[in-house]
Amino acid sequence: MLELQDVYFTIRKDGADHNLVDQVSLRIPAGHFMAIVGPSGCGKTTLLKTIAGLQPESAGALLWEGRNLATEGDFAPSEIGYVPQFSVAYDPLTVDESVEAATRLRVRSKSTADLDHRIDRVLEETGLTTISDRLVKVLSGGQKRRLGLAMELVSDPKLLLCDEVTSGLDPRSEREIVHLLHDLSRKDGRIVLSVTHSLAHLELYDSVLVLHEGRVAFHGPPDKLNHYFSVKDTEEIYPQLTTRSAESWQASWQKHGVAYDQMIARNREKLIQKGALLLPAEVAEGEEPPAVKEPGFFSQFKTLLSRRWRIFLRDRGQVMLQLAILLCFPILVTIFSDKASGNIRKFSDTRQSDFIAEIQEQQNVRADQAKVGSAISGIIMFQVVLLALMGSNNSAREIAGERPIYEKEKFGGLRPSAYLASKLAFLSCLVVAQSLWMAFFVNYFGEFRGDFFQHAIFLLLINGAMTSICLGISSLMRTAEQASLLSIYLVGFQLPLSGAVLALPEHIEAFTRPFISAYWAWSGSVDALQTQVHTAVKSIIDTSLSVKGACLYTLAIHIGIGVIVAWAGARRAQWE
Ligand SMILES: Nc1ncnc2c1ncn2[C@@H]1O[C@H](COP(=O)(O)OP(=O)(O)OP(=O)(O)O)[C@@H](O)[C@H]1O
Repeated sequence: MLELQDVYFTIRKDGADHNLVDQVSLRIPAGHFMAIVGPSGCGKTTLLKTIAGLQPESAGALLWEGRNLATEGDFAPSEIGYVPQFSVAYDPLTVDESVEAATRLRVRSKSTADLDHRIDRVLEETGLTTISDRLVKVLSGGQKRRLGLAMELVSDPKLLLCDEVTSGLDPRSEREIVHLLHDLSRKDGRIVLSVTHSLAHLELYDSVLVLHEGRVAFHGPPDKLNHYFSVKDTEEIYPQLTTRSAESWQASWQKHGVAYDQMIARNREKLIQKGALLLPAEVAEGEEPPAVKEPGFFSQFKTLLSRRWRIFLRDRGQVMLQLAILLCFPILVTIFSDKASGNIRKFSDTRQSDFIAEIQEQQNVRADQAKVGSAISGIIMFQVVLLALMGSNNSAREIAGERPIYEKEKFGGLRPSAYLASKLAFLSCLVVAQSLWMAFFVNYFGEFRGDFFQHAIFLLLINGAMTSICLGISSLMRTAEQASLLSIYLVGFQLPLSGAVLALPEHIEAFTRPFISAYWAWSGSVDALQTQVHTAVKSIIDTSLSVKGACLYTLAIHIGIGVIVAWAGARRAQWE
């Protein structure tokens, strides 16, 4: 039994309180199928989200099986299913893979056979068995809705909330989906609440709730709707609603509500007697079905990581882009490697015989230092900036691009820690491949004149730092576009603020330096150069260099900050 007792959801707007859900009271027994209808903007979705706990009630109480959800424990993720308006499946996966991932993320299966059995049962129940190997991206609207339902049914929820699952469908698909929802409510005592715009097929529901400006205007059997609203056709109900104020409709329903509740109860008794409505006691012969256990951290991590790789490898455009970047960026750098391999003449140990020869020698040495030093510094900075760009490309869209699906999965019991760990594991592979390939490729065509290992570590760190920071940005932004834009700006500022090209004014440098990852990676790599080359680089820059240890620690801190921000962003609820 789901019970709503004078539930309100209030927002503050222009200094005043607005009730989007206004004193809604309902008692919905097990196995009930209810439609929530009303004109656009009347608060249907808000009510559904309030029941789901996504927008907790401002006043009143919600009780589930007699338990107050606010004070005695919220729904367990497996108890409730929420099918939102948007698609919750990834386009490159098949129907079967999507349902399998949903099952692995929500349910701890005893064995592979148990898992397969659950997946097959859900596919069968939603009529998806024959198209189980089809890719999500080629499914029709109706099939996508079925898939959304299937992915919720994997945990056998006792309460299924559906938000506009029939909108935009052709009449036949709409009828099929309403029939499916109806059938889902007939077994196991599952309550199905369906928000819908459509007033078609209302006869399939046990009751219809009509909302008007957040208030209940009617809740009763569907065949009493026209009589209650004094209309001949159901289509006339919405225009009829506008003839009176929401307060007046609410007052009217409060007067007649008890009689309509009794009608609903009588209809229910008849259904039970006919055997058309099976309740859990009859299904399980008085025994409680075993509770669905949630999978552990590692199980969710493994599922997410393998799904991420599968999605990546199936997205040919993404793979080609990554390969193009991986191959072309180092080639760009090697174009300049000739200039960096030039000889730097040394000052001779003995004094020159004449003053002019000594000046000439000094000029030669300085010319060599300028030529080779600027080429080497430039090549290092070029590598650093390209890897920073790769880092931002790796992660800027990683969370923001799939936020609605992630929020939905979090609602279904996905641990943010498992999600973030899977992202870090996936991105680490890209970072290692990109950075080491860049380091070795460039080194092959123009050997690094110093400690190559140290240089490679700094290339890894700059890519890691930028990937991590952009992942943090991705977890905070509302859209992938916002996250990409901000990440690109962040990379764009790295070169001018690093001081590698032009020294910054001291007062600006002191403020910006700690934040510019490119500076620390460049400085750490320059520190790895042989003494003579190091001197040559120092001779052409005005910016002070930092020691290896400071560079290492600062970049490690940047990576850490990115991960912490990503963690905070991933934990934060961000429903539309
Ligand atoms: N968190 C919120 N803050 C401010 N306004 C909100 C919030 N949530 C919903 N609203 C507003 O409350 C009203 C009801 O929104 P809701 O989405 O519940 O309506 P609906 O009946 O589902 O509409 P539709 O049928 O068009 O989907 C709308 O005007 C919406 O803009």
